[in-house]
Amino acid sequence: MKVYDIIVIGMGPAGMAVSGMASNMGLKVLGIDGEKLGGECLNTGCIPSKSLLKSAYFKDSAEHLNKFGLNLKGDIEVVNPLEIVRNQLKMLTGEGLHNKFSKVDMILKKGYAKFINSNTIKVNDVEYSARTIFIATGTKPMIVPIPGLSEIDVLTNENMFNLDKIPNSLTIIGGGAIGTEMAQAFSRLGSDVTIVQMDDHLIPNGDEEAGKLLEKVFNKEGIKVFNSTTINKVEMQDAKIVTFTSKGNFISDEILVATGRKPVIDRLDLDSAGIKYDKKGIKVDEFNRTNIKSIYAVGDCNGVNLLSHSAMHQGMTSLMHMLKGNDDNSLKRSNFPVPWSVFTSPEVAQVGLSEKMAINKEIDFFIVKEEYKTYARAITDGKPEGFVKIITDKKGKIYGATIIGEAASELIQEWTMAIQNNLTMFNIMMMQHSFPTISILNKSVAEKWMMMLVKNGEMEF
Ligand SMILES: Cc1cc2nc3c(=O)[nH]c(=O)nc-3n(C[C@H](O)[C@H](O)[C@H](O)COP(=O)(O)OP(=O)(O)OC[C@H]3O[C@@H](n4cnc5c(N)ncnc54)[C@H](O)[C@@H]3O)c2cc1C
Ligand SMILES: NC(=O)c1ccc[n+]([C@@H]2O[C@H](COP(=O)([O-])OP(=O)(O)OC[C@H]3O[C@@H](n4cnc5c(N)ncnc54)[C@H](O)[C@@H]3O)[C@@H](O)[C@H]2O)c1
Repeated sequence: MKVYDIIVIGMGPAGMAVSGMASNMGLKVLGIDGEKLGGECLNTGCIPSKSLLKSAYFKDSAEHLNKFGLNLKGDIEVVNPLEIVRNQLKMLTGEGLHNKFSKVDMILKKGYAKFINSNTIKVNDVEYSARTIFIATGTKPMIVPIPGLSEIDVLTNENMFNLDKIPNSLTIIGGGAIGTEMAQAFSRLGSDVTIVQMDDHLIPNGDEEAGKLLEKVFNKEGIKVFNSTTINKVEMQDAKIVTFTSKGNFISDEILVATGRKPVIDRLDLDSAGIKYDKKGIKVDEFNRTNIKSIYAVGDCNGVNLLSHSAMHQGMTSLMHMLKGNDDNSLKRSNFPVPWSVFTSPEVAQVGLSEKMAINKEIDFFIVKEEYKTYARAITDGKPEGFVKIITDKKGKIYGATIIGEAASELIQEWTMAIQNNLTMFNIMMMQHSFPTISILNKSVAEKWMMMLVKNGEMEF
Protein backbone atom coordinates (compact mmCIF):
# COMPACT_ATOMS: atom_id res chain seq x y z
CA MET A 1 0.00 0.00 0.00
CA LYS A 2 1.31 3.50 -0.87
CA VAL A 3 1.86 5.70 2.18
CA TYR A 4 1.73 9.52 2.07
CA ASP A 5 2.25 12.39 4.50
CA ILE A 6 -1.11 13.81 3.45
CA ILE A 7 -4.12 12.57 1.49
CA VAL A 8 -6.54 15.23 0.22
CA ILE A 9 -10.03 14.08 -0.82
CA GLY A 10 -11.58 16.62 -3.19
CA MET A 11 -9.56 19.00 -5.35
CA GLY A 12 -11.69 22.16 -5.28
CA PRO A 13 -10.43 25.44 -3.73
CA ALA A 14 -9.96 23.90 -0.25
CA GLY A 15 -8.22 20.75 -1.50
CA MET A 16 -6.07 22.67 -3.99
CA ALA A 17 -4.92 25.06 -1.23
CA VAL A 18 -3.85 22.18 1.05
CA SER A 19 -2.22 20.04 -1.63
CA GLY A 20 -0.54 22.90 -3.52
CA MET A 21 1.04 24.37 -0.38
CA ALA A 22 1.95 21.08 1.27
CA SER A 23 3.62 19.64 -1.85
CA ASN A 24 5.65 22.83 -2.32
CA MET A 25 6.82 22.50 1.29
CA GLY A 26 8.24 19.08 0.40
CA LEU A 27 5.51 16.85 1.84
CA LYS A 28 4.40 13.73 -0.01
CA VAL A 29 0.82 14.43 -1.05
CA LEU A 30 -1.91 12.42 -2.77
CA GLY A 31 -4.86 14.44 -4.17
CA ILE A 32 -8.02 12.64 -5.28
CA ASP A 33 -11.03 13.94 -7.13
CA GLY A 34 -13.82 11.82 -8.59
CA GLU A 35 -14.37 14.60 -11.11
CA LYS A 36 -12.21 17.46 -12.37
CA LEU A 37 -9.42 19.49 -10.81
CA GLY A 38 -10.87 22.85 -9.66
CA GLY A 39 -14.04 21.60 -7.98
CA GLU A 40 -17.34 23.41 -8.12
CA CYS A 41 -15.78 26.87 -8.06
CA LEU A 42 -13.84 26.51 -11.27
CA ASN A 43 -16.08 24.11 -13.18
CA THR A 44 -19.70 24.91 -12.25
CA GLY A 45 -19.66 27.82 -9.78
CA CYS A 46 -17.75 31.07 -9.29
CA ILE A 47 -15.89 31.18 -12.60
CA PRO A 48 -18.56 30.23 -15.19
CA SER A 49 -21.11 32.41 -13.37
CA LYS A 50 -18.77 35.43 -13.42
CA SER A 51 -17.96 34.75 -17.07
CA LEU A 52 -21.66 34.77 -18.04
CA LEU A 53 -22.24 37.89 -15.94
CA LYS A 54 -19.47 39.63 -17.89
CA SER A 55 -21.20 38.97 -21.25
CA ALA A 56 -24.41 40.27 -19.72
CA TYR A 57 -22.62 43.34 -18.38
CA PHE A 58 -21.19 44.24 -21.78
CA LYS A 59 -24.57 43.82 -23.49
CA ASP A 60 -26.24 46.04 -20.92
CA SER A 61 -23.45 48.63 -21.11
CA ALA A 62 -23.63 48.72 -24.91
CA GLU A 63 -27.40 49.24 -24.71
CA HIS A 64 -26.89 52.25 -22.44
CA LEU A 65 -24.08 53.98 -24.32
CA ASN A 66 -26.34 56.98 -24.87
CA LYS A 67 -25.70 57.90 -21.20
CA PHE A 68 -22.18 58.76 -22.34
CA GLY A 69 -23.12 60.60 -25.54
CA LEU A 70 -22.52 57.61 -27.78
CA ASN A 71 -24.80 55.89 -30.22
CA LEU A 72 -24.42 52.28 -31.32
CA LYS A 73 -26.53 51.65 -34.41
CA GLY A 74 -28.60 48.48 -34.55
CA ASP A 75 -29.38 45.78 -31.99
CA ILE A 76 -26.78 43.73 -30.19
CA GLU A 77 -27.15 40.10 -31.17
CA VAL A 78 -26.67 37.43 -28.50
CA VAL A 79 -24.63 34.84 -30.37
CA ASN A 80 -23.08 32.24 -28.07
CA PRO A 81 -22.20 33.51 -24.58
CA LEU A 82 -22.60 30.03 -23.05
CA GLU A 83 -20.16 28.58 -25.58
CA ILE A 84 -17.68 31.33 -24.68
CA VAL A 85 -18.07 30.35 -21.00
CA ARG A 86 -17.33 26.71 -21.87
CA ASN A 87 -14.32 27.66 -24.01
CA GLN A 88 -12.91 29.76 -21.20
CA LEU A 89 -13.34 26.83 -18.79
CA LYS A 90 -11.48 24.49 -21.16
CA MET A 91 -8.59 26.94 -21.19
CA LEU A 92 -8.62 27.52 -17.41
CA THR A 93 -8.80 23.84 -16.49
CA GLY A 94 -6.14 22.72 -18.96
CA GLU A 95 -2.44 22.00 -18.80
CA GLY A 96 -1.53 25.28 -17.05
CA LEU A 97 -3.65 24.41 -14.02
CA HIS A 98 -2.41 20.80 -13.88
CA ASN A 99 1.21 22.00 -14.06
CA LYS A 100 0.70 23.96 -10.85
CA PHE A 101 0.11 20.65 -9.08
CA SER A 102 2.99 18.75 -10.66
CA LYS A 103 4.40 17.86 -7.23
CA VAL A 104 1.11 16.25 -6.12
CA ASP A 105 0.31 12.61 -6.97
CA MET A 106 -3.18 12.99 -8.42
CA ILE A 107 -5.99 10.54 -9.05
CA LEU A 108 -8.58 12.37 -11.13
CA LYS A 109 -11.82 11.13 -12.71
CA LYS A 110 -11.01 7.53 -11.75
CA GLY A 111 -13.38 7.05 -8.82
CA TYR A 112 -14.41 8.46 -5.45
CA ALA A 113 -12.52 7.98 -2.20
CA LYS A 114 -14.01 6.18 0.77
CA PHE A 115 -12.64 5.53 4.24
CA ILE A 116 -11.48 2.09 5.33
CA ASN A 117 -10.28 3.38 8.70
CA SER A 118 -8.98 6.67 10.09
CA ASN A 119 -5.66 6.44 8.21
CA THR A 120 -6.64 4.53 5.10
CA ILE A 121 -8.87 5.29 2.13
CA LYS A 122 -9.75 3.35 -0.96
CA VAL A 123 -10.29 4.49 -4.56
CA ASN A 124 -11.84 1.71 -6.64
CA ASP A 125 -10.00 -1.28 -5.20
CA VAL A 126 -6.70 0.33 -4.31
CA GLU A 127 -5.90 1.41 -0.75
CA TYR A 128 -3.76 4.40 0.26
CA SER A 129 -2.79 5.59 3.70
CA ALA A 130 -1.44 8.79 5.28
CA ARG A 131 -0.61 10.31 8.63
CA THR A 132 -3.13 13.10 8.02
CA ILE A 133 -6.20 13.18 5.81
CA PHE A 134 -7.98 16.34 4.62
CA ILE A 135 -11.60 15.95 3.49
CA ALA A 136 -12.57 18.73 1.04
CA THR A 137 -15.58 17.28 -0.78
CA GLY A 138 -17.78 20.41 -1.02
CA THR A 139 -21.54 20.59 -1.51
CA LYS A 140 -24.18 19.97 -4.15
CA PRO A 141 -27.51 21.66 -4.89
CA MET A 142 -30.30 20.97 -2.42
CA ILE A 143 -33.49 20.44 -4.40
CA VAL A 144 -36.34 21.49 -2.11
CA PRO A 145 -39.22 18.99 -1.84
CA ILE A 146 -41.79 20.88 -3.92
CA PRO A 147 -44.44 18.59 -5.48
CA GLY A 148 -43.62 17.84 -9.11
CA LEU A 149 -40.10 19.28 -9.03
CA SER A 150 -38.37 15.90 -9.04
CA GLU A 151 -40.36 14.84 -12.11
CA ILE A 152 -39.05 17.53 -14.43
CA ASP A 153 -35.61 18.39 -15.78
CA VAL A 154 -34.54 21.33 -13.68
CA LEU A 155 -31.48 23.53 -14.07
CA THR A 156 -28.95 23.82 -11.26
CA ASN A 157 -25.40 25.17 -11.28
CA GLU A 158 -24.31 21.67 -12.34
CA ASN A 159 -26.00 21.76 -15.77
CA MET A 160 -27.02 25.37 -16.52
CA PHE A 161 -23.74 26.25 -18.23
CA ASN A 162 -24.33 23.34 -20.67
CA LEU A 163 -27.46 24.93 -22.16
CA ASP A 164 -27.38 25.28 -25.96
CA LYS A 165 -28.86 28.75 -25.85
CA ILE A 166 -30.22 31.43 -23.56
CA PRO A 167 -33.82 30.35 -22.81
CA ASN A 168 -36.68 32.68 -23.79
CA SER A 169 -38.09 32.49 -20.29
CA LEU A 170 -36.71 31.33 -16.96
CA THR A 171 -38.25 30.91 -13.51
CA ILE A 172 -35.71 30.92 -10.69
CA ILE A 173 -36.58 29.39 -7.32
CA GLY A 174 -34.38 31.23 -4.84
CA GLY A 175 -33.29 34.86 -4.45
CA GLY A 176 -29.94 34.19 -2.78
CA ALA A 177 -26.46 34.48 -4.25
CA ILE A 178 -26.99 32.09 -7.17
CA GLY A 179 -30.57 33.19 -7.87
CA THR A 180 -29.73 36.91 -8.09
CA GLU A 181 -26.51 36.59 -10.08
CA MET A 182 -28.07 34.24 -12.62
CA ALA A 183 -31.32 36.25 -12.81
CA GLN A 184 -29.40 39.31 -13.95
CA ALA A 185 -27.08 37.38 -16.28
CA PHE A 186 -29.90 35.55 -18.10
CA SER A 187 -32.23 38.56 -18.11
CA ARG A 188 -29.63 40.87 -19.66
CA LEU A 189 -28.85 38.20 -22.26
CA GLY A 190 -32.50 37.99 -23.29
CA SER A 191 -34.49 35.70 -20.95
CA ASP A 192 -37.76 36.81 -19.40
CA VAL A 193 -36.85 36.10 -15.76
CA THR A 194 -39.06 35.60 -12.70
CA ILE A 195 -37.57 35.04 -9.22
CA VAL A 196 -39.76 33.28 -6.66
CA GLN A 197 -38.49 32.91 -3.11
CA MET A 198 -39.78 32.21 0.38
CA ASP A 199 -37.72 34.97 2.08
CA ASP A 200 -38.89 38.58 2.26
CA HIS A 201 -35.97 40.27 0.49
CA LEU A 202 -33.29 39.38 -2.05
CA ILE A 203 -30.01 37.97 -0.67
CA PRO A 204 -31.76 37.06 2.59
CA ASN A 205 -28.49 36.40 4.45
CA GLY A 206 -27.60 40.07 4.00
CA ASP A 207 -28.91 43.54 4.76
CA GLU A 208 -32.62 44.12 4.09
CA GLU A 209 -32.16 47.63 2.69
CA ALA A 210 -29.53 46.35 0.24
CA GLY A 211 -31.81 43.48 -0.83
CA LYS A 212 -34.67 45.92 -1.44
CA LEU A 213 -32.49 48.30 -3.45
CA LEU A 214 -31.30 45.39 -5.60
CA GLU A 215 -34.94 44.40 -6.17
CA LYS A 216 -35.69 47.96 -7.36
CA VAL A 217 -32.83 47.78 -9.87
CA PHE A 218 -33.98 44.31 -10.99
CA ASN A 219 -37.56 45.55 -11.49
CA LYS A 220 -36.26 48.43 -13.64
CA GLU A 221 -34.38 45.89 -15.77
CA GLY A 222 -37.56 43.82 -16.19
CA ILE A 223 -36.81 41.01 -13.70
CA LYS A 224 -39.93 40.10 -11.72
CA VAL A 225 -39.36 39.31 -8.04
CA PHE A 226 -41.88 37.54 -5.79
CA ASN A 227 -40.82 37.47 -2.13
CA SER A 228 -42.47 35.62 0.78
CA THR A 229 -43.96 33.21 -1.72
CA THR A 230 -45.00 29.59 -1.25
CA ILE A 231 -44.55 27.28 -4.21
CA ASN A 232 -47.36 24.71 -4.26
CA LYS A 233 -46.31 22.58 -7.22
CA VAL A 234 -44.43 22.55 -10.50
CA GLU A 235 -45.79 20.86 -13.60
CA MET A 236 -45.03 20.38 -17.32
CA GLN A 237 -47.84 21.61 -19.58
CA ASP A 238 -47.44 21.64 -23.39
CA ALA A 239 -43.63 21.56 -23.17
CA LYS A 240 -43.64 24.54 -20.78
CA ILE A 241 -42.97 24.54 -17.04
CA VAL A 242 -45.74 25.94 -14.86
CA THR A 243 -44.82 27.03 -11.32
CA PHE A 244 -47.94 27.28 -9.12
CA THR A 245 -47.42 29.69 -6.22
CA SER A 246 -49.25 31.72 -3.59
CA LYS A 247 -48.59 34.82 -5.76
CA GLY A 248 -49.82 33.37 -9.07
CA ASN A 249 -48.72 30.84 -11.68
CA PHE A 250 -45.61 31.40 -13.80
CA ILE A 251 -44.97 29.76 -17.17
CA SER A 252 -41.40 29.35 -18.46
CA ASP A 253 -39.16 27.33 -20.78
CA GLU A 254 -36.68 26.49 -18.02
CA ILE A 255 -36.58 26.48 -14.24
CA LEU A 256 -33.44 27.06 -12.17
CA VAL A 257 -33.38 25.73 -8.61
CA ALA A 258 -31.06 27.74 -6.33
CA THR A 259 -32.40 26.98 -2.87
CA GLY A 260 -29.20 26.25 -0.96
CA ARG A 261 -26.75 23.36 -0.70
CA LYS A 262 -26.11 20.04 1.01
CA PRO A 263 -22.73 18.48 1.88
CA VAL A 264 -21.20 15.81 -0.39
CA ILE A 265 -20.38 13.15 2.18
CA ASP A 266 -22.45 10.11 1.23
CA ARG A 267 -19.74 8.28 -0.74
CA LEU A 268 -17.04 8.74 1.94
CA ASP A 269 -18.26 6.09 4.42
CA LEU A 270 -17.36 8.44 7.29
CA ASP A 271 -18.60 5.88 9.83
CA SER A 272 -15.71 3.53 8.95
CA ALA A 273 -13.32 6.16 10.29
CA GLY A 274 -15.62 7.17 13.17
CA ILE A 275 -16.03 10.76 11.87
CA LYS A 276 -19.01 12.72 13.20
CA TYR A 277 -21.33 14.61 10.85
CA ASP A 278 -24.87 15.88 10.56
CA LYS A 279 -27.02 17.15 7.69
CA LYS A 280 -25.15 20.50 7.59
CA GLY A 281 -21.81 18.76 7.11
CA ILE A 282 -18.80 17.21 8.84
CA LYS A 283 -18.44 18.46 12.42
CA VAL A 284 -15.24 20.41 13.02
CA ASP A 285 -13.55 22.47 15.75
CA GLU A 286 -11.99 25.93 15.44
CA PHE A 287 -9.03 24.42 13.52
CA ASN A 288 -11.33 22.55 11.08
CA ARG A 289 -10.31 19.29 12.72
CA THR A 290 -12.89 16.52 13.00
CA ASN A 291 -13.43 14.46 16.17
CA ILE A 292 -10.61 12.24 14.80
CA LYS A 293 -7.45 14.26 15.47
CA SER A 294 -5.62 13.20 12.31
CA ILE A 295 -8.51 14.15 9.99
CA TYR A 296 -9.50 17.69 8.98
CA ALA A 297 -12.63 18.69 7.02
CA VAL A 298 -12.06 21.94 5.15
CA GLY A 299 -14.21 24.10 2.88
CA ASP A 300 -17.91 23.75 2.13
CA CYS A 301 -18.16 20.12 3.35
CA ASN A 302 -18.09 21.34 6.98
CA GLY A 303 -21.00 23.74 6.33
CA VAL A 304 -19.36 26.70 8.15
CA ASN A 305 -19.19 29.09 5.16
CA LEU A 306 -19.97 28.26 1.57
CA LEU A 307 -17.41 30.49 -0.13
CA SER A 308 -14.25 29.80 -2.11
CA HIS A 309 -11.98 32.22 -0.27
CA SER A 310 -13.11 30.76 3.04
CA ALA A 311 -12.50 27.22 1.70
CA MET A 312 -8.94 28.14 0.64
CA HIS A 313 -8.29 29.96 3.92
CA GLN A 314 -9.46 26.95 5.94
CA GLY A 315 -7.19 24.72 3.84
CA MET A 316 -4.19 26.95 4.53
CA THR A 317 -4.80 27.46 8.28
CA SER A 318 -5.52 23.77 8.87
CA LEU A 319 -2.32 22.77 7.10
CA MET A 320 -0.44 25.26 9.32
CA HIS A 321 -2.18 23.79 12.37
CA MET A 322 -1.07 20.30 11.35
CA LEU A 323 2.53 21.45 10.85
CA LYS A 324 2.59 23.37 14.13
CA GLY A 325 1.32 20.33 16.04
CA ASN A 326 -0.49 22.30 18.75
CA ASP A 327 -3.67 24.36 19.17
CA ASP A 328 -2.12 27.75 18.47
CA ASN A 329 -4.90 30.30 19.12
CA SER A 330 -3.71 32.53 16.29
CA LEU A 331 -4.95 29.89 13.82
CA LYS A 332 -8.53 29.76 15.15
CA ARG A 333 -11.11 30.19 12.41
CA SER A 334 -13.09 32.79 14.37
CA ASN A 335 -10.10 35.20 14.27
CA PHE A 336 -10.78 35.79 10.61
CA PRO A 337 -13.90 37.69 9.50
CA VAL A 338 -15.32 36.29 6.26
CA PRO A 339 -16.43 38.88 3.70
CA TRP A 340 -18.82 37.94 0.91
CA SER A 341 -19.77 39.62 -2.35
CA VAL A 342 -22.56 39.01 -4.81
CA PHE A 343 -21.53 40.04 -8.30
CA THR A 344 -24.75 41.59 -9.59
CA SER A 345 -24.79 45.21 -10.82
CA PRO A 346 -24.84 46.86 -8.36
CA GLU A 347 -22.65 44.46 -6.38
CA VAL A 348 -23.63 43.61 -2.82
CA ALA A 349 -20.97 42.90 -0.19
CA GLN A 350 -20.85 42.39 3.53
CA VAL A 351 -18.46 41.64 6.36
CA GLY A 352 -19.14 41.29 10.07
CA LEU A 353 -22.58 42.05 11.46
CA SER A 354 -25.60 43.25 9.51
CA GLU A 355 -27.99 45.72 11.15
CA LYS A 356 -30.42 42.89 12.01
CA MET A 357 -27.66 40.77 13.57
CA ALA A 358 -26.47 43.74 15.67
CA ILE A 359 -30.04 44.30 16.94
CA ASN A 360 -30.42 40.59 17.79
CA LYS A 361 -27.09 40.65 19.66
CA GLU A 362 -28.33 43.73 21.61
CA ILE A 363 -25.16 45.65 20.75
CA ASP A 364 -25.10 49.38 21.55
CA PHE A 365 -24.50 50.60 18.01
CA PHE A 366 -25.51 53.21 15.49
CA ILE A 367 -25.38 53.34 11.72
CA VAL A 368 -23.37 55.67 9.54
CA LYS A 369 -24.24 55.62 5.88
CA GLU A 370 -22.89 57.29 2.75
CA GLU A 371 -24.80 57.21 -0.54
CA TYR A 372 -23.02 56.65 -3.86
CA LYS A 373 -25.05 59.49 -5.43
CA THR A 374 -23.17 62.03 -3.26
CA TYR A 375 -19.88 61.24 -5.03
CA ALA A 376 -18.88 62.75 -8.37
CA ARG A 377 -17.04 59.65 -9.62
CA ALA A 378 -20.12 57.46 -9.07
CA ILE A 379 -22.18 59.97 -11.08
CA THR A 380 -19.69 60.26 -13.95
CA ASP A 381 -19.42 56.46 -14.09
CA GLY A 382 -23.22 56.34 -14.46
CA LYS A 383 -23.46 54.26 -11.25
CA PRO A 384 -25.26 56.43 -8.66
CA GLU A 385 -27.18 53.57 -6.98
CA GLY A 386 -25.87 52.30 -3.69
CA PHE A 387 -24.58 53.00 -0.23
CA VAL A 388 -21.87 52.15 2.27
CA LYS A 389 -23.44 51.33 5.63
CA ILE A 390 -21.33 50.81 8.75
CA ILE A 391 -22.42 49.41 12.11
CA THR A 392 -20.32 51.31 14.64
CA ASP A 393 -20.36 53.15 17.98
CA LYS A 394 -18.98 56.28 19.63
CA LYS A 395 -15.53 54.73 19.95
CA GLY A 396 -15.55 53.92 16.25
CA LYS A 397 -15.49 50.16 16.73
CA ILE A 398 -16.43 48.52 13.44
CA TYR A 399 -18.96 45.73 13.95
CA GLY A 400 -19.95 45.29 10.35
CA ALA A 401 -20.14 46.79 6.88
CA THR A 402 -22.67 46.40 4.09
CA ILE A 403 -21.98 47.92 0.70
CA ILE A 404 -24.21 47.92 -2.34
CA GLY A 405 -22.91 49.67 -5.43
CA GLU A 406 -20.16 49.78 -8.02
CA ALA A 407 -17.00 47.94 -6.84
CA ALA A 408 -18.60 46.93 -3.51
CA SER A 409 -16.66 43.65 -3.74
CA GLU A 410 -13.40 45.65 -3.70
CA LEU A 411 -14.45 48.22 -1.08
CA ILE A 412 -15.37 45.48 1.41
CA GLN A 413 -11.73 44.33 1.73
CA GLU A 414 -10.77 47.48 3.65
CA TRP A 415 -13.49 46.84 6.25
CA THR A 416 -12.39 43.20 6.52
CA MET A 417 -8.82 44.34 7.22
CA ALA A 418 -10.14 46.84 9.77
CA ILE A 419 -12.31 44.32 11.66
CA GLN A 420 -9.60 41.62 11.64
CA ASN A 421 -7.04 44.06 13.07
CA ASN A 422 -9.32 46.00 15.48
CA LEU A 423 -8.91 49.21 13.49
CA THR A 424 -11.55 51.90 14.07
CA MET A 425 -13.49 54.47 12.05
CA PHE A 426 -10.79 56.94 13.09
CA ASN A 427 -8.12 54.81 11.35
CA ILE A 428 -10.17 54.59 8.15
CA MET A 429 -10.79 58.35 8.21
CA MET A 430 -7.09 59.09 8.69
CA MET A 431 -5.97 56.88 5.80
CA GLN A 432 -5.53 58.79 2.55
CA HIS A 433 -7.46 57.13 -0.28
CA SER A 434 -6.36 58.10 -3.77
CA PHE A 435 -8.85 60.32 -5.58
CA PRO A 436 -11.16 59.66 -7.39
CA THR A 437 -11.35 55.96 -6.57
CA ILE A 438 -14.70 54.52 -5.54
CA SER A 439 -13.03 53.55 -2.25
CA ILE A 440 -13.08 57.23 -1.23
CA LEU A 441 -16.65 56.37 -0.14
CA ASN A 442 -15.09 54.31 2.69
CA LYS A 443 -13.23 57.40 3.91
CA SER A 444 -16.33 59.60 3.45
CA VAL A 445 -18.44 57.38 5.68
CA ALA A 446 -15.73 57.49 8.37
CA GLU A 447 -15.60 61.31 8.11
CA LYS A 448 -19.38 61.34 8.56
CA TRP A 449 -18.93 59.32 11.76
CA MET A 450 -16.42 61.92 13.04
CA MET A 451 -18.69 64.85 12.15
CA MET A 452 -21.65 63.23 13.93
CA LEU A 453 -19.60 62.90 17.11
CA VAL A 454 -18.05 66.37 16.96
CA LYS A 455 -21.51 67.90 16.36
CA ASN A 456 -22.84 66.06 19.43
CA GLY A 457 -19.79 67.02 21.50
CA GLU A 458 -18.85 63.36 21.80
CA MET A 459 -15.63 63.14 19.81
CA GLU A 460 -12.83 61.51 21.77
CA PHE A 461 -9.43 60.99 20.12
C1 LIG B 1 -23.12 29.18 -9.26
C2 LIG B 1 -22.16 29.37 -8.12
C3 LIG B 1 -21.42 30.54 -8.03
C4 LIG B 1 -20.53 30.72 -6.98
N1 LIG B 1 -19.84 31.90 -6.92
C5 LIG B 1 -18.99 32.11 -5.90
C6 LIG B 1 -18.25 33.32 -5.82
O1 LIG B 1 -18.37 34.20 -6.68
N2 LIG B 1 -17.41 33.50 -4.78
C7 LIG B 1 -17.25 32.54 -3.82
O2 LIG B 1 -16.46 32.76 -2.88
N3 LIG B 1 -17.93 31.38 -3.87
C8 LIG B 1 -18.80 31.14 -4.88
N4 LIG B 1 -19.47 29.95 -4.96
C9 LIG B 1 -19.22 28.93 -3.92
C10 LIG B 1 -17.93 28.14 -4.24
O3 LIG B 1 -18.08 27.49 -5.47
C11 LIG B 1 -17.68 27.12 -3.13
O4 LIG B 1 -17.67 27.76 -1.88
C12 LIG B 1 -16.33 26.43 -3.32
O5 LIG B 1 -16.25 25.76 -4.55
C13 LIG B 1 -16.09 25.41 -2.19
O6 LIG B 1 -14.85 24.80 -2.36
P1 LIG B 1 -14.54 23.35 -1.76
O7 LIG B 1 -13.12 23.09 -2.11
O8 LIG B 1 -14.94 23.29 -0.35
O9 LIG B 1 -15.49 22.34 -2.54
P2 LIG B 1 -15.80 22.10 -4.08
O10 LIG B 1 -15.35 23.21 -4.93
O11 LIG B 1 -17.24 21.73 -4.13
O12 LIG B 1 -14.91 20.82 -4.47
C14 LIG B 1 -15.17 19.57 -3.93
C15 LIG B 1 -14.55 18.51 -4.82
O13 LIG B 1 -14.60 17.24 -4.13
C16 LIG B 1 -14.85 16.21 -5.08
N5 LIG B 1 -15.36 15.04 -4.34
C17 LIG B 1 -16.52 14.94 -3.64
N6 LIG B 1 -16.62 13.73 -3.05
C18 LIG B 1 -15.47 13.06 -3.37
C19 LIG B 1 -14.97 11.78 -3.05
N7 LIG B 1 -15.63 10.95 -2.24
N8 LIG B 1 -13.79 11.39 -3.59
C20 LIG B 1 -13.09 12.22 -4.40
N9 LIG B 1 -13.51 13.45 -4.72
C21 LIG B 1 -14.68 13.87 -4.21
C22 LIG B 1 -15.83 16.84 -6.05
O14 LIG B 1 -15.79 16.16 -7.29
C23 LIG B 1 -15.31 18.29 -6.13
O15 LIG B 1 -14.42 18.45 -7.21
C24 LIG B 1 -20.36 29.72 -6.00
C25 LIG B 1 -21.09 28.54 -6.09
C26 LIG B 1 -21.98 28.36 -7.13
C27 LIG B 1 -22.74 27.07 -7.21
N1 LIG C 1 -20.89 35.54 -5.16
C1 LIG C 1 -20.82 34.54 -4.28
O1 LIG C 1 -20.04 34.55 -3.34
C2 LIG C 1 -21.69 33.35 -4.48
C3 LIG C 1 -22.41 33.18 -5.65
C4 LIG C 1 -23.21 32.05 -5.76
C5 LIG C 1 -23.24 31.14 -4.72
N2 LIG C 1 -22.53 31.33 -3.61
C6 LIG C 1 -22.60 30.38 -2.48
O2 LIG C 1 -23.47 29.34 -2.79
C7 LIG C 1 -24.39 29.14 -1.72
C8 LIG C 1 -25.70 28.67 -2.24
O3 LIG C 1 -26.39 29.70 -2.95
P1 LIG C 1 -27.96 29.62 -3.15
O4 LIG C 1 -28.34 30.85 -3.93
O5 LIG C 1 -28.35 28.29 -3.65
O6 LIG C 1 -28.54 29.67 -1.68
P2 LIG C 1 -28.85 30.83 -0.66
O7 LIG C 1 -28.82 30.21 0.68
O8 LIG C 1 -28.02 32.03 -0.91
O9 LIG C 1 -30.37 31.24 -1.00
C9 LIG C 1 -31.41 30.30 -0.93
C10 LIG C 1 -32.67 30.91 -1.53
O10 LIG C 1 -33.62 29.87 -1.72
C11 LIG C 1 -34.89 30.29 -1.24
N3 LIG C 1 -35.65 29.09 -0.86
C12 LIG C 1 -35.23 28.05 -0.08
N4 LIG C 1 -36.23 27.13 0.01
C13 LIG C 1 -37.27 27.60 -0.73
C14 LIG C 1 -38.57 27.12 -1.03
N5 LIG C 1 -39.01 25.96 -0.55
N6 LIG C 1 -39.37 27.88 -1.81
C15 LIG C 1 -38.94 29.08 -2.29
N7 LIG C 1 -37.73 29.58 -2.04
C16 LIG C 1 -36.90 28.84 -1.28
C17 LIG C 1 -34.58 31.24 -0.10
O11 LIG C 1 -35.67 32.11 0.14
C18 LIG C 1 -33.34 31.96 -0.65
O12 LIG C 1 -33.75 33.03 -1.46
C19 LIG C 1 -24.48 30.46 -1.00
O13 LIG C 1 -24.63 30.22 0.39
C20 LIG C 1 -23.18 31.14 -1.30
O14 LIG C 1 -22.30 31.02 -0.20
C21 LIG C 1 -21.75 32.42 -3.47
